[in-house]
Amino acid sequence: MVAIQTYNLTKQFGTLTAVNSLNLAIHKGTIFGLLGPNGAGKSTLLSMLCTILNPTSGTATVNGYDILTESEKVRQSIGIVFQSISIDDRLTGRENLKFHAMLYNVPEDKIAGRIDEVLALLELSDRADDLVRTYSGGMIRRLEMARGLLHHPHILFLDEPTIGLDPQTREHIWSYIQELTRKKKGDLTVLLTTHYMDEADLLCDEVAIIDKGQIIVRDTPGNLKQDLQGEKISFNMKSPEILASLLSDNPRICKVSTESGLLEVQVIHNGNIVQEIFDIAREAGIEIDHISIHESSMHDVFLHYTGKEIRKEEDDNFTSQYRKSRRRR
Ligand SMILES: Nc1ncnc2c1ncn2[C@@H]1O[C@H](COP(=O)(O)OP(=O)(O)OP(=O)(O)O)[C@@H](O)[C@H]1O
Repeated sequence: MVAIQTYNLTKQFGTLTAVNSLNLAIHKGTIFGLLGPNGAGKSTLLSMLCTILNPTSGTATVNGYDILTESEKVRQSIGIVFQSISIDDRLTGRENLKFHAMLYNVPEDKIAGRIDEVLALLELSDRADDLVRTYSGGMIRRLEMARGLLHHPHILFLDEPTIGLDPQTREHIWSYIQELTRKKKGDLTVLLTTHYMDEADLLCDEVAIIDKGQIIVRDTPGNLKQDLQGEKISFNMKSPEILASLLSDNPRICKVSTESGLLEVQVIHNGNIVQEIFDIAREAGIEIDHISIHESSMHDVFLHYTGKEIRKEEDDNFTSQYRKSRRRR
């Protein structure tokens, strides 16, 4: 069953195409991650799916409702937690939730029960009646998630759910998200954007790497890493330059580099290239002392498909944006 389906979904801002004729199906009950560099089009895609932004062309269905013709039904069936903090810190956690429940027309007689339910789910019950300004960043994020779940949505949209949070809090939030989808037994789909490779790797069932408004690749983190497995191989030997020159024209090798006592090759398809290199070395009378096959990470996957590193400055930039948005309130 499909929770979200896009049909040539496109968004242009003037001459800039932020989302480019995108076709994507997201299965029900999964945690799906959109990964991409700054400006890739992730937030624009999310905003269109949440009916905050109209597409220039194409359309999508969310929970079976068309974003253009059934936007009200889409909104009632989704929960949204976006980057900018929209919780009022002059109110308590419970008051914020009550306000949201009224906005979303949760029936009066159900409001108190629903609030208790989501507070318990995100382990905020004991701080529910404290002012939000006394909460930590992680607690505010959890309260926002609780708010997003209050009206029992079938899809939760999370834009950078753990941005600017410390590693321990981020791991807690991941556990909450995983626990939520498990408890809802297939009735909750989570679509999130992230810059964090570990978040994509450890939290998401599936990941799509998006760049320049298009999906470059989509698979489970495990498969994405597996496909690159053995892409980089290091050989220790006495004079690596000789073997490097013998391999330089090999069509299965895209890059050869040497350092003292070390030869590194980047291969296009691993196959039996290791054996081939051993054979070439033996014929040339070169002895290989040690070989190590580099284990792929999501960083390698990202670099492979986008040609870009997620730079530390980008992470820092996001962290400072988050802090600024907290200070502004
Ligand atoms: N309202 C807007 N007006 C003009 N251009 C916009 C607008 N919103 C987004 N863009 C542009 O569209 C492109 C995609 O932006 P978007 O925010 O969707 O990217 P993103 O992948 O979410 O980036 P980030 O990771 O930095 O949040 C960018 O070039 C951005 O500058």
